[in-house]
Amino acid sequence: MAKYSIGVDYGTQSGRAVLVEIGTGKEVATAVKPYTHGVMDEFLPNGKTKLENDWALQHPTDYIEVLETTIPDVLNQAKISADDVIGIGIDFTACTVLPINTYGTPLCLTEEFKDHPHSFVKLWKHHAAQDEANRLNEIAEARGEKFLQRYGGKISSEWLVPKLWQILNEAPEIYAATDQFVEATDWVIYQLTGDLKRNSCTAGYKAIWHKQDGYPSQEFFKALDERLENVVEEKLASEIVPIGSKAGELTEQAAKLIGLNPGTAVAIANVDAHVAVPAVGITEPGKLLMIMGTSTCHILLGDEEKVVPGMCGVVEDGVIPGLMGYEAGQSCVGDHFEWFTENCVPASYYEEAEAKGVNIHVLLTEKAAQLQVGESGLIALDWWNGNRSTLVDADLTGVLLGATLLTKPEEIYRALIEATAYGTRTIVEAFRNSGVPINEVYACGGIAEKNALMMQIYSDVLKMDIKISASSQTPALGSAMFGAVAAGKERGGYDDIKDASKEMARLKDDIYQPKQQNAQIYDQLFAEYARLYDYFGRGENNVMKNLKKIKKASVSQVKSEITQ
Ligand SMILES: Nc1ncnc2c1ncn2[C@@H]1O[C@H](COP(=O)(O)OP(=O)(O)O)[C@@H](O)[C@H]1O
Ligand SMILES: O=C(CO)[C@@H](O)[C@@H](O)COP(=O)(O)O
Repeated sequence: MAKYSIGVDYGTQSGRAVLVEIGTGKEVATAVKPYTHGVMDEFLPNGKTKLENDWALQHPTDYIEVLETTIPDVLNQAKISADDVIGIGIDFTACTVLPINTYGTPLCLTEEFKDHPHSFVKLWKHHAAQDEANRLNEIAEARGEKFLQRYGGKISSEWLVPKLWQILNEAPEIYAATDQFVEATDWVIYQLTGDLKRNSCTAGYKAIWHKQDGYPSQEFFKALDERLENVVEEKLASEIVPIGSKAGELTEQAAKLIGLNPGTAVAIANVDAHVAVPAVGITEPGKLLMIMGTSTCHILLGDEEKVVPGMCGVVEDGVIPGLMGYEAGQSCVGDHFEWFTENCVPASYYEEAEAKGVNIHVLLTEKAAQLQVGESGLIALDWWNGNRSTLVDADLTGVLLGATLLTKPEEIYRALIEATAYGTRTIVEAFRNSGVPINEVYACGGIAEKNALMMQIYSDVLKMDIKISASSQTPALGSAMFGAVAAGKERGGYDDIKDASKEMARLKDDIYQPKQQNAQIYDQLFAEYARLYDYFGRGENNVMKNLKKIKKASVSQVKSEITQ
């Protein structure tokens, strides 16, 4: 009798559950639930409280709704009894964090703080803690803190400590009312098992925790801000558990809510990018996985802990137990194209897409595919949402160079695709130059699945073959695999994630291979990209920072005029 595991993947816009057959990795049923509140970047749900620039919030009840709706849905679709589901695992965007009280209740769900922006979930792409991140980096560097090297030299404003410090600075009352500041992924597992445990992946990559050294010292936190001296004991105290472990079992209450049996094994929480690695069959060093969607994460395994300038981090057991897991990323990839289609594409293109029965991305991609490499004369810097790797600076902004009166939307669309490919090549070169080998490239995620031109361009720019995941829900498949590991071999699952990966991971047969002629022209274009990258990104000038300062000053002037 076949046994099943459920993986739930919490993305930026929606959550999805996949019911997977253990032993084959066959995805039997999938259900998606867009978040009721979406990404809140302008107003709170009350419709009145306006959010400042660079904010991005989510609502925690949306996460529970995903479980309540998608799990009964997949069981129904597949006509499978809850008795045959032996495990569940989840993965999340990260660092996506929220303040909770002693009862585990998110502060945004309390009467007292329901209209306070700082009480909500801060989504990974909430970039408003850049000032705190800058200050943290200056102080850590001045003190010679050795943890900085493990994070490529900089802590990102997307991560936990800058976000928590921003709360302390702007809303000390919320900080005081916070019993624990937790990753959303850990909070959801807490709702399922009744126990709050932190996973080693987000603790390591996002909260400056190290397997041997623990969190940074009290002295360091005190040097940041006297009030942070005891932040670890006061706000981050819960146990840290390695990924690949069992978090616990479904409580009666949670089981009833989501339609599974009480006692079903629950895996320790995980992150969307990292969990995808075993789902494409990667369990050894040298193979880079690009998880390509709203943003792109690059995950790579290694034998040793090496320092790579500008990477997001290296964490022991962060991806596969027993190995070093390296992470780098680009904070805007799909988002970049979405911005373009929503703001810059003329109505005639939408009419043409409608007449052809395709969406606007498909139309623009078809037109862009007709162009020769270099034909448009355009080049772009892919920093529409800052630069995550290798510059680690959310204040950097986008550039499009070479536009003329003849420039067409598809040319810009292609230049934006190419810019993201050059950004990935910059990351690949940073790893290689630091002695971390990359011999193979794999891709998964919405874009790897939907955009063949883009994958061909990446192959040409990287001059490497690219293998594609056979799953359209790779992170969810990875989570289901971890769910099967949590259940254990005795209950029909697996002893460890490597065994699960051997049986359940799948790749497509077709591989993207570089076209030599294109690759040669891309070498020239990449050289120009690299010059622009250094010019705007490495302090040769401050034009982007200056523009940001002028913008901030002008926004606060408008605000004070309104309040006067
Ligand atoms: N054909 C396409 N080509 C390129 N980008 C696309 C295409 N279709 C959608 N996108 C972009 O991909 C992103 C969604 O990626 P997806 O992997 O589905 O979601 P998520 O990152 O939330 O998991 C959106 O930002 C959207 O603009
Ligand atoms: O940063 C990470 C993981 O470390 C991602 O969760 C974040 O980029 C969001 O990913 P998506 O683009 O929503 O797939």
